[in-house]
Amino acid sequence: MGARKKITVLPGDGIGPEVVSGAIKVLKAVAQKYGHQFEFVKASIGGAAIDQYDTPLPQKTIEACKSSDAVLLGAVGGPKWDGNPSHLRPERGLLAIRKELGLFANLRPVTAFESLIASSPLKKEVVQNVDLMIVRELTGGLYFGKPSERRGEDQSYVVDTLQYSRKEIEQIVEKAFELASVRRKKLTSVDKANVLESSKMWREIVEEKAAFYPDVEVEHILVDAAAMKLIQNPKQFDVVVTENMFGDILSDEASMLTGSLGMLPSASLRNDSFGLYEPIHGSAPDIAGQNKANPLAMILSAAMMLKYSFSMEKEAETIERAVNDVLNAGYRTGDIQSEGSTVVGTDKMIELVVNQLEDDAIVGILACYA
Ligand SMILES: NC(=O)c1ccc[n+]([C@@H]2O[C@H](COP(=O)([O-])OP(=O)(O)OC[C@H]3O[C@@H](n4cnc5c(N)ncnc54)[C@H](O)[C@@H]3O)[C@@H](O)[C@H]2O)c1
Ligand SMILES: CC(C)[C@H](C(=O)O)[C@@H](O)C(=O)O
Ligand SMILES: [Mg+2]
Repeated sequence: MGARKKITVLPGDGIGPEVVSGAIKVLKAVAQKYGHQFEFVKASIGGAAIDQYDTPLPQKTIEACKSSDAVLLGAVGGPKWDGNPSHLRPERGLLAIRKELGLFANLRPVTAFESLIASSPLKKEVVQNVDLMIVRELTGGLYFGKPSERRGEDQSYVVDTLQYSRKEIEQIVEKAFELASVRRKKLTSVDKANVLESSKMWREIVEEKAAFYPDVEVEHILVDAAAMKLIQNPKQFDVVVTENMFGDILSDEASMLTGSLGMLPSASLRNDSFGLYEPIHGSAPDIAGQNKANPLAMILSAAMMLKYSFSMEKEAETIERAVNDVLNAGYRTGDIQSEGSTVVGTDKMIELVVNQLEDDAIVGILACYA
C-alpha cells in the first residue's frame, strides 16, 4: 500500500514558482506510479509574503511547515525588495524558517551527469565522475551571530559575529561523519583555523569525533585552499563539512563542476525524518518569468525529499533516472546548453522529465509481465 504524505510548498519569488511547479508535477507522477498520496499545501515566504502580509515569514507559514512531513522551497529575493530594511528582506524569511524548524544540516550533493560534462567550463578529466557532498552548517555561524548591526552616531561602524556553541558544531560534525561512513569514508573539514577562534574549536571537535569513526579518513583544509582544490581536483573529496557561510560560497563554486547552478539540489535536515528541500540557486531575477530557468535542481531536490524524509529510495531513483535520460537524449535549458544539444524552456524540460517518468512506468509494467 502506498504512503500518505503532506508536503508544504513555498514557491517564493522570481523563478521559484516556475521551478516549484515542476517539482509538484514530477511528484504527482511519482505518486501515480507508486500508489502514494501526496497532499500539497502552498504557503507564502520571502518577497511574496512581504507584499501580502508585510513579513517575509508569516506565522501561518511556520505552522503549515510544522504540520507537514516535508517542505519544498523554490527561492526568495529580488531587486524589488533589495532596498528594504533588513527585517523586511525576503532572505530573512528563509533564514528564519531554517532556524525555526531546527534544520542545522544542509546537504548539497555535487554529482556530475556524464552527458553534461561538455557544459562545465572545466576539463573533462577534472569533472568526469565527480561525486561529493558538501555538508553546510545551516543555523549558526556568521549568519546568526549577534551582534549584527550598524553602530555609532553616523552609523559608520558595522559588526557581524561568527558564533558557535560546542553543541552546534558537534551535531553538524556528527552528521557529516555519519554520511561519510556510508559513502567513500573520507571527511574533509574546511575551516579557517589559522585565523578564526571558531575554526580552532571546530577542528578540535572534528578530531574528537574522529575517534568514534575509525573507518573514516579525516583531513582538515583551510577554506581558501579548499576553494582552489575544488576546481583543481574535485575527485579528492567525498564529504566536505563546513561553517554556514563557507558552505554557501563553496557550493555555488562547486555547482560549476556539474555545468550550472541550476543543477544543484539540497536537503536541509535535523535528526529526524523532517526536512526542507530547495535548489541551491536563488530567484534568478535576470531570467524570471521568461521560461528559461533550469528546473532540474528543484526536481532533484524533490528526489532528495523522497529519499531522506520518506525513505522512498526507488521512487527517488526513478526521478534521477528520468532526469539522466532526458539529458542523455540531448535536451538542455539555456544554462547547460552545449554544441548539438536541443535547447528547451522550463515548461518543456518539466514535461520531458514527467513523460520520461511515465515511460519508465510503462517499462516497469511490461517488466512485470515479461
Ligand atoms: N535559496 C534562496 O532562496 C536563494 C539562494 C541564492 C540567492 N537568493 C536570492 O536570489 C536573488 C538573486 O541572487 P543572485 O543573482 O546572486 O543568485 P541566483 O542564484 O539567483 O542567480 C545567479 C545566476 O545564476 C543563474 N541561475 C540561477 N538559477 C538558475 C536556474 N535554475 N536556471 C538557470 N540559471 C540560473 C541566474 O540567472 C544568474 O545569472 C537575491 O535576492 C538573493 O538573495 C536566494
Ligand atoms: C539567500 C541566502 C540567504 C541563502 C544563503 O546564503 O543561505 C542562499 O544563498 C542559499 O545558498 O541558500
Ligand atoms: Mg547560496
